[in-house]
Amino acid sequence: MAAANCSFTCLQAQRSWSSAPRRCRAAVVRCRAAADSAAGAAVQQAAAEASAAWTAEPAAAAAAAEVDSGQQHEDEDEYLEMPEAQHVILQPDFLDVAPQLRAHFDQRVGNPLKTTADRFVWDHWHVPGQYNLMRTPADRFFPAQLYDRLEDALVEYGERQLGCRGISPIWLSYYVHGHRQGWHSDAPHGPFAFVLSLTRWEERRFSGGETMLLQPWVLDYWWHFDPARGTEMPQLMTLVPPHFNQLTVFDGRIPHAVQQVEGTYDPLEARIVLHGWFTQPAPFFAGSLSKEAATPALNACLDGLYAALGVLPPAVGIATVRLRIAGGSGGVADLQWLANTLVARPQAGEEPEDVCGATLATIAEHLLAAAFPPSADGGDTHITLPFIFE
Ligand SMILES: O=C(O)CCC(=O)C(=O)O
Ligand SMILES: [Fe+2]
Repeated sequence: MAAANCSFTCLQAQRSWSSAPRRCRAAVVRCRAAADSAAGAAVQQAAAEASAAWTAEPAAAAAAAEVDSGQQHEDEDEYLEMPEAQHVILQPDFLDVAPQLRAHFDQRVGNPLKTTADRFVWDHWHVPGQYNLMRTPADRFFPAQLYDRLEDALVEYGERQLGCRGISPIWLSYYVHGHRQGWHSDAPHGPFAFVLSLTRWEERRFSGGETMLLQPWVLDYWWHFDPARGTEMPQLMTLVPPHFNQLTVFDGRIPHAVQQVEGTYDPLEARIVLHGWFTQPAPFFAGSLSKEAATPALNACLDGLYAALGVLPPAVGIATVRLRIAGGSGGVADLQWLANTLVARPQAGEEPEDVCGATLATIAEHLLAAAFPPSADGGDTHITLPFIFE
């Protein structure tokens, strides 16, 4: 299921944090809200309204940078605007065969009086105080053709939108009365977790079943502590309802849980989800330049970039950008942020937004200056590039 490894030197920035932080001025790149699409305007407005961008439709996870038209900005106050971290991305109507997957579940689980072998595939996963649900490997539950459609769609999404070349084995789980996942985080599994829902959410007869994530400010609780303010569930956590065929992609480092389901014992009425992790962050190439043709120019650019990142204060997370390389000139015609979960480490001692902004700006600045060879057929190339900070 996982794609082959890429021959890149390294996309893991090697960093030493001894030097003073560097601030990035807007002399080279300027940022605008997501490119030319109708969604772009909505994104821009949403970005202006949201003080902390926490959940996002896929388009809202993107912002694009363009090469400054030569005008030099001497004003010291003019710094780059970079996209805020997005720890949850929602992708509605993800998979065309979701209804068939659900129909297969219904057919296989539906008749409780049937005793054929295909019914006996479920593990009651019970870790006291932590997990309580029914699960089975999806590749053994669904017919191969249907399963392949699911896996292909997830792998393609990971490659193009997140810069992840692989996925973990996919679980199929259902939750009836009393089932839940307690609070946990999944940092080692991969940079992003996913949940694709087969739940008939609008028609449900149970309560609970939402994915719950701690709000970012809770993770920095004492920095924001206000003795005059009380907090309750809505301030402490984000609830993501698993609408049918919605792909929820989230930063698995964030403590999260599944709200206990109450009100049905019937698997056909259950919360039903396919879930796993996007893995193996690595560059992905599409278009006229082959990976081999583009790699030397990219590596040359990355050498300078890593040196520049090495003197910035520390951040952790992943930032994924997509470059459009103009076929004729080999120049970078467009840079689009696809995903960004960067968080400043507290020991950075700087304003968190400044730390993450400087990191993103440095990436953009170097990538926009990269010089690729022109393509043989004159066509453009798209490169999806994940940067991991640990
Ligand atoms: O089902 C969900 O909403 C979350 C699943 C999850 O967190 C996990 O499987 O680790
Ligand atoms: Fe999880």
